[in-house]
Amino acid sequence: MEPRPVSRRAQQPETQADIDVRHCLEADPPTSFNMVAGAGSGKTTSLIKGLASILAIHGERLRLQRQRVACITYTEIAAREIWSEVWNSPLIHVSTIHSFLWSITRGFQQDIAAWVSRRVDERIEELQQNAANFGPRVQPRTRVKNARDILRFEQQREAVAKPSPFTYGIGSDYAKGILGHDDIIRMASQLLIDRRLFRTLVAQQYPFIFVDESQDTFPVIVEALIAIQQQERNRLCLGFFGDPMQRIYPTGIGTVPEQSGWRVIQKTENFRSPTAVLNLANAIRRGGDGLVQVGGRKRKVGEVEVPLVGTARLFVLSTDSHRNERVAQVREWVANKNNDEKWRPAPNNDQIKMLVIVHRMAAGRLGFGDLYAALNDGAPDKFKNGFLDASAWPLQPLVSLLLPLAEAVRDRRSFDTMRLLGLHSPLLKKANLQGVNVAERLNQLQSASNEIGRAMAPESQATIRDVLMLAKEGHLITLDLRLLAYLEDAAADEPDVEENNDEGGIEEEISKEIASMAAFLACPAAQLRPYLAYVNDESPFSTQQGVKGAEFDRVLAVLDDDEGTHFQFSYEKYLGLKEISIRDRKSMEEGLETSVDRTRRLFYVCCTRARQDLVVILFVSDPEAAITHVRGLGLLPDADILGQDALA
Ligand SMILES: Nc1ncnc2c1ncn2[C@@H]1O[C@H](COP(=O)(O)OP(=O)(O)OP(=O)(O)O)[C@@H](O)[C@H]1O
Repeated sequence: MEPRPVSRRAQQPETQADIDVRHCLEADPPTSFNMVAGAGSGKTTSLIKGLASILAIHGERLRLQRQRVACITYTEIAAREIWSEVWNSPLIHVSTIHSFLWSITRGFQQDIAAWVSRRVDERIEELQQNAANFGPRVQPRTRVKNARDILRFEQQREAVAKPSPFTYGIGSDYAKGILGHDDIIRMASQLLIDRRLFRTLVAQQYPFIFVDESQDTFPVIVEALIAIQQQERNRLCLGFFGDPMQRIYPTGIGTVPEQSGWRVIQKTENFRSPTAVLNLANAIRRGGDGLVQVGGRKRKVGEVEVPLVGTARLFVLSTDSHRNERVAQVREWVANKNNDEKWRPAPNNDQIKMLVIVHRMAAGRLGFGDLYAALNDGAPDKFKNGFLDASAWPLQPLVSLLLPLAEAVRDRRSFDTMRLLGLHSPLLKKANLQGVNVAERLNQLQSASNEIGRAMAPESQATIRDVLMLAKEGHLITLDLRLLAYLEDAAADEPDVEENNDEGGIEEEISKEIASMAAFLACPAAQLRPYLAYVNDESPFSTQQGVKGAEFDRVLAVLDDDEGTHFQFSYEKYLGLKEISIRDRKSMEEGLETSVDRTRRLFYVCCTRARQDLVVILFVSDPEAAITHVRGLGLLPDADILGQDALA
């Protein structure tokens, strides 16, 4: 018998959508569905209730047939949270998409080896194609890098011919039998789309698959899951939960395409937002998909539930060197106006969640200015995007292993040190331990780890290159081939012969990557800690991208395009205060999304985090004109759009 649920979410009152999900799950065969609903509508709550329903309806059968329910989340943190809310049931496998895909493919080593060998050929072909297409203005270093990459992959080709068990690691090095994050997505989706038997096996193992935050799921993964369901209609029930308006990452699908025989489940309620914020959220969506939510957060007066009104205000202030003082003035103003002490700064216990867009000012203030510049200024889009959530491949070994290892060593947490080494060091892999004096090996790794601890200490002068070289020489981790290429090829670090070249096309992409990597490897390693604290929401600021799924009583969102070099988002363009770019105009003509669409979604996610009070501060060069213009947009009542004069 399953223990009784103690989940907070599972105990929320049932909504019509929860009943609809249950009907889907009770049907014979169960009906696949797509739940689409706005922020704070309780999608995650419905997902948890859905999992509980599966256990109640099908638990016994699943146990007898040794089957499980798969629930795919966007982050590890979300996975842990959801699993704890379904009382850690062994029948439910909650994991990120990468872990899920690896769990279903890892047993198929021959297929993996065949895929890897095809992939190596594909990469060589791509690189050769690039070389053939290089124009006359290509930089010598771009050519050199390309030639060396071809050589490297040719060496890989020879090595992968020898069969070895493949594992899944941070970076990819096929010759050492390691696949990286990108490989898992490509390989698993291909196996699922191409191989009938593979689809059958997945459906047999997991007759129910739920996907949370479906809007940010890779399109190939959605396609692969749909392919399983179409083939195994009687055996697999798929459930997507998402909100296209909350898509943050450019790699997400947004809207899951409608399928015949599936049920679309909508939830019009909102349980999180006070009335003032709900009105703003609906107004933001008017410019997008027009979805309207009703209800809002309630509070109890005696036995009666009444709407919580809350506050939502926009301050439009001048972009100058006094921004910090202005933010402080706004907080003081709100503290007085709302008669709420919590709006006043409290250094160690700040009750305000401050949301900022990743930008140079925050980076400078928090001490990772060089790292920001390296992966943003003139960097390839993939680095700029991957900087937002630390997923860019150059950052991966540092944030996943080396920084946590350095901290564990410095804090003398030997259990954590050993756990991290056990997970990542090739020297501790079973195959490499035969006939070895284990105590000596552990000593060797401990001293290499100590060096990392020193090199990454806050006062250290070591660069990221120094740290990665130490990790490589100490065999602490198998580094991704792309990273190895930059560590080994000093030539690629040399500056361009002429700056501001306009090579165009693929040459330009490679050239950008080379320049960006040179700057990245030269960054002080000590900047990684404050950067990670920022991305992980440990600093007083949170990124507007990183707060998806979370909620806070008091939210202060700072909209500040000045110095923001991220082409993806522009509040001034979104609010119509600035002309859209040629790039955006072209996207519009081609029916593609623009920075206006992306910023609208980011703004929506930000504002809808507030459970009680929301303050938005918009910094612009001409606040007076901006106030007049923004009042015309109907996002907020005029009286709640304020300028500097209100603060006087
Ligand atoms: N049926 C319900 N009755 C009362 N409160 C609810 C109900 N469902 C959810 N809530 C509350 O509403 C808030 C939002 O719920 P949840 O996080 O599940 O929403 P969501 O749709 O996943 O949000 P988002 O899309 O913004 O991440 C939570 O505080 C949750 O406890």
